[in-house]
Amino acid sequence: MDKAREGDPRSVGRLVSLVEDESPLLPELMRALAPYAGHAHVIGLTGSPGVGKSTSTNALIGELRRRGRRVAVLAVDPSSPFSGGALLGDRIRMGDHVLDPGVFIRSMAARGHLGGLAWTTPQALRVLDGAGFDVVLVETVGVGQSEVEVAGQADTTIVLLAPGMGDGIQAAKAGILEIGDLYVVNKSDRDGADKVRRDLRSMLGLAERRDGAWRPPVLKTTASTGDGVVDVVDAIEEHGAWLRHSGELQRRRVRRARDEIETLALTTLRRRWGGVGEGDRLDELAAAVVAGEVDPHTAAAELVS
Ligand SMILES: Nc1nc2c(ncn2[C@@H]2O[C@H](COP(=O)(O)OP(=O)(O)OP(=O)(O)O)[C@@H](O)[C@H]2O)c(=O)[nH]1
Repeated sequence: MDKAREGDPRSVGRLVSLVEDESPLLPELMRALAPYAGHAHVIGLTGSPGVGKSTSTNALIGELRRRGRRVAVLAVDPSSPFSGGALLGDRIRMGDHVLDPGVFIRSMAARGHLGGLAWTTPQALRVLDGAGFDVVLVETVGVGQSEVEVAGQADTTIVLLAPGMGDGIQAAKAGILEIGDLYVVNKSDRDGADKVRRDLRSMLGLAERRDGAWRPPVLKTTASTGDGVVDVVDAIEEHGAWLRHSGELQRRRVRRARDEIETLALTTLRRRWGGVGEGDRLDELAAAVVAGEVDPHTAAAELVS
């Protein structure tokens, strides 16, 4: 724990494993970490496969390190039952930052039975925050709901797009226009980047925004050369400052803590009624409701009593 606080990668890694394995030691660990909460700027990075998430992460780490920040990357794979294969984190690890003690990179599978992503990600973020990282980048492998979910766990959400992927339509479909604090059109060395940027700007322009609200910038990068990455990190820092002085940081974090407590409370309840899934008390009550022996209100009251 002390070594993890100093950022020792092996110690931090072991603590993340406790989360991943749903260890019974977790409540104790979380108690020990509680006083250190709230330091890290949590950045969610999301985008369709192939837009350049790992390349961008690599470039972002580089720029953040130049600014003296300690950086952790948590690559969450909600689709895979176990970590392995060429997960995002592994690919980044193969990059430029392997030997840098100011960088910690970890892939995490949401393999547990307790509720996957919603259960594990916030606690892994607490570990990395408690370990004193200045910036924690969270990314998902996979698309759709999980991306929106991860965005909900971040202070700042970056949506990555690229030309030639029908991104305008994709963006609208995936509800991505609501979740981004920053939009980055990567692969701007390719044809069509300016069009993606224009389309996105006009779609975002249609959204109503209150006075003093954050207006998400739409930036351009070529992650493979590092072009534009300085502007992205500038925008991240501007958004961080806006979050703090607008009070939105507090609102977002309270909302997250609420979700976290609720998830843990539900887990506790589920454990109490005898586990999750077939043959538990819930199953028995459900059968009784179907048979007309009891009504659902009474069954629910019995379950939580
Ligand atoms: N031309 C060009 N290619 C890029 C750029 N950024 C990334 N690429 C390439 O795009 C491909 C995909 O990049 P990755 O970083 O692996 O993409 P990813 O989004 O992490 O991929 P998934 O994990 O599958 O979602 C790789 O071949 C990169 O070299 C860029 O700015 N310009």
